[in-house]
Amino acid sequence: MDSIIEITNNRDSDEFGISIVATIAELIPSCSVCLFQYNEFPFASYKSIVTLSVKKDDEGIKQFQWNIDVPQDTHEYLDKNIDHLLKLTVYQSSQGVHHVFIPILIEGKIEYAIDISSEERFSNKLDSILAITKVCENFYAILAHSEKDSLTGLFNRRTYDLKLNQLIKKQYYNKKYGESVENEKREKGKAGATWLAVIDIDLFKQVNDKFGHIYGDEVLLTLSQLMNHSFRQNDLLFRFGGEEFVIILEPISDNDVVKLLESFRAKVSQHKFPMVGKITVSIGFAKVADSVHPKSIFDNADKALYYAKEAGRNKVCNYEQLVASGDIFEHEEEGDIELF
Ligand SMILES: Nc1nc2c(ncn2[C@@H]2O[C@H](COP(=O)(O)OP(=O)(O)OP(=O)(O)O)[C@@H](O)[C@H]2O)c(=O)[nH]1
Repeated sequence: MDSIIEITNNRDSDEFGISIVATIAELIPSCSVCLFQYNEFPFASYKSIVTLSVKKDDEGIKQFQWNIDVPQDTHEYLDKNIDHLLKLTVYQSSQGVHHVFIPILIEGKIEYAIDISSEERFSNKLDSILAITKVCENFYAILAHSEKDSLTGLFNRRTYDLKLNQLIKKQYYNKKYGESVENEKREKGKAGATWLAVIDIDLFKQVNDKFGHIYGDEVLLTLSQLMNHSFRQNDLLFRFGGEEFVIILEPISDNDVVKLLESFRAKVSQHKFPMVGKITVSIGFAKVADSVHPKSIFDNADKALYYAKEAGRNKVCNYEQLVASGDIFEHEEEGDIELF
């Protein structure tokens, strides 16, 4: 009961996922628990969100290890059965490891999944595990309503503040306390900075005026789908309000971020939107640095967006570059930065 109270106290899907995984791991003496997010685009796949391994040491005390690699046999099973994993499945891998795979459905659609594996049988715990995943299903549905924009399914404005603060906090602590982000990036083959981009549809008022709000909404929906297709799984996509969208881009180099955003701009300008035909977007982007106040990061990208609009629209502009070239003035920080 305490666990249920604790897990439902979370107001963020990432923290909630961690609580669920920890609660399940408490039930089984020795196991690995992996929580996945299911993605339909650009192809069906499971992305691991949280992993935890529990083993008893020589004195019988449970040792917890977070962020382990997803076990190879789990990967193999998911890859092989990607299209058939709609209900709870108990399976044993070729290495003899016992698994249970539990899909988590929201409004009938698979959104998350949990895979639990152990060298020992744990079928006597299945009822408790199922009860927890039922809570999980209901609670994820509630969180989805509060975190997502109802028209596009992207994260909403409220979630933006939370996610950006979490990201800046993580960058700050990584930098301050050893476990350097650089090492992490090097390991994962990533390099470069995190970026924030603001995307705004050009002359959207004309679309509404000419075709009506229904077709205007259709443009917003199609644009969000193009965003889902164009950016990477870990990039965070938000509908910020009206016809304005925000993307927080995972670490990527200065050159690559320009290429990525330019290619998105071009893709939108070539797309044929139902009834409306062609539209364009303007994009402003800026670096997410822990020395810059979260509010200023958005303002910086927004300044670059404003510049793109003034320069004729259908353009991608970088705040830092515009400051360096003297085309816009640097944003003045309002007092000290007090993040946490
Ligand atoms: N269909 C639809 N329209 C919306 C929504 N939210 C905001 N809008 C419309 O978006 C339009 C925004 O217009 P403006 O801010 O004048 O900007 P614009 O016409 O896009 O021009 P520029 O940004 O300067 O290129 C307004 O007509 C709003 O009514 C929505 O949820 N659905």
